[in-house]
Amino acid sequence: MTAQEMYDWDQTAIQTSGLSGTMLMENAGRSVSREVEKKINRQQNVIVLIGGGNNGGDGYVIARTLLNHGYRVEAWQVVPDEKIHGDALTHKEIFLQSGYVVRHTEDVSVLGKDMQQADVIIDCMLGIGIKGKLRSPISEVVELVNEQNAYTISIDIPSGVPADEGFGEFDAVKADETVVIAAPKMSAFLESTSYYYGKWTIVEIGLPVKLLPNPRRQLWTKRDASTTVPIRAKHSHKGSHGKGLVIGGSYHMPGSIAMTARAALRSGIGLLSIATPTTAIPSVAPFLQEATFEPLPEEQGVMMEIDGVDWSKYNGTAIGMGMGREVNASSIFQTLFQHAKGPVLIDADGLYHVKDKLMKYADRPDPVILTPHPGEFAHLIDRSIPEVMQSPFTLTRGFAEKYGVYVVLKGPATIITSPQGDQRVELSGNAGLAKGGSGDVLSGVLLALTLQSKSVFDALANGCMIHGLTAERLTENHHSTTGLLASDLIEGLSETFRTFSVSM
Ligand SMILES: NC(=O)C1=CN([C@@H]2O[C@H](COP(=O)(O)OP(=O)(O)OC[C@H]3O[C@@H](n4cnc5c(N)ncnc54)[C@H](OP(=O)(O)O)[C@@H]3O)[C@@H](O)[C@H]2O)[C@@H](O)CC1
Ligand SMILES: [K+]
Repeated sequence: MTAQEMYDWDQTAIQTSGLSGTMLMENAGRSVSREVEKKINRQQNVIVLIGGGNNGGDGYVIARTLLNHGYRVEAWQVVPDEKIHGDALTHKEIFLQSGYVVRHTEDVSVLGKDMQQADVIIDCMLGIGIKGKLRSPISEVVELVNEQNAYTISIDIPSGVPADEGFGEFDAVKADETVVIAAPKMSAFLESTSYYYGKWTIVEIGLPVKLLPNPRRQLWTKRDASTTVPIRAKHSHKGSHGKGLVIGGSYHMPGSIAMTARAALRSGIGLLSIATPTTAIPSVAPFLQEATFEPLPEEQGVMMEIDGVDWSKYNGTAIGMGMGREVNASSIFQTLFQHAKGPVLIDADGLYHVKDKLMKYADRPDPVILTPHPGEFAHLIDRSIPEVMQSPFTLTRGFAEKYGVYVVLKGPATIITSPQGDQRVELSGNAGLAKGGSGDVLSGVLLALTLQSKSVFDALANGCMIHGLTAERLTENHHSTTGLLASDLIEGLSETFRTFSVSM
């Protein structure tokens, strides 16, 4: 969610349901404390850092709850008294009237000495209300926190990190972990900001779910996948699981299309054919006993046209992997969009070629799916990679709606956007995937699932999850993130599908 969506939810809840701001703050502080207590013990010195807004208000509830439960806690208010008002002031008063002491000083070095004795720092200085660059004294305190060895737990957001996307430079607490209130904010998913969160968990604070504003953004979970990953019916035949065509490859680059094709087969596609230059077939075929071929005319090992393909045989196509940049792209994509039936997935070199051509195909009745990494997406929209990384939600939504396509923006947090602008975030995977070939594997998984699922949107989210979970499982067992190869991933898919009880 964005900060504004959080405020709207909060306000609607207060105006409609009878819940008050102080009740929600009490709930937030107590839910957070329950989570924090799993990580700390009563011998440790805990410091709670309290700022001037409602994030600080949460801090007063957390400090009181932990003290009531017998923990060793010091509550440090890091802003002057006149900054504390509203619900936060109410909870400060409850804290004081419970017999507890608030510490504050104008001199940050006094706090610094105290912090050196701390085993745990709980950061409640700034939440979603942060604006602009950090101001003194919080800027100094943030610096101090980052110098300590103490285990740092931030509440809602690491203080200093903006809640939303679109921000450039900032200073912030580098948390070991973050306990997020009610719903994750956009910055938990961006590469430049997610690092500050450490590991994060979400706590529920009693906001009425029925009053939730619809942000049209959703975190895709295993529970979502378990009800939507296609189950193979007992009496199905190969035709019921899709007849896919993969177009790509060249004499010099036969590997990527072989990986896409093999991943599609390992993901349950019924039949698969490969359209590739004739001279590439001998290199591709040994990996794919189950596939058939559409040999393409070529020049110097690169495909020239795809006119000879028998389109009636296929109900879904993936194009781009290893096809090269020197092909006659206008003619190839013209033919493709004129004749291909069912979903068309475009990846790798295909994305390079399709730039500026998409408007022409915007009214295609069947789905078009683009699967760029940030560099490819930046090229598609004529922006820089940092710009894409800073505002991936807005930029992919705008693009998907404009061209009527699905976009799968790949990364540690993969963002999947539908042509209507609905978005899903998928977080599985690890650094083992940051290698050549893993994108080719993903394309194969996505093509196969798209042809077996009722919903393209579900298929894309599930495909990303299965791809990522496979990397996680393989690196837990035999492999390392260093040594994991894209081809290992393909062979690992089968076992991941088992965990979704797909009766293949
Ligand atoms: N339903 C919910 O969502 C619920 C949300 N809850 C909690 O409320 C939090 C949001 O609270 P919020 O709106 O009061 O904002 P918050 O993050 O405390 O920041 C405001 C303070 O920061 C200061 N400040 C700003 N910029 C600054 C800067 N650059 N450098 C230095 N200071 C700066 C600003 O100072 P001022 O500008 O006023 O001088 C003001 O004092 C949310 O994250 C969650 O924890 C729960 O309690 C319950 C339900
Ligand atoms: K915080």
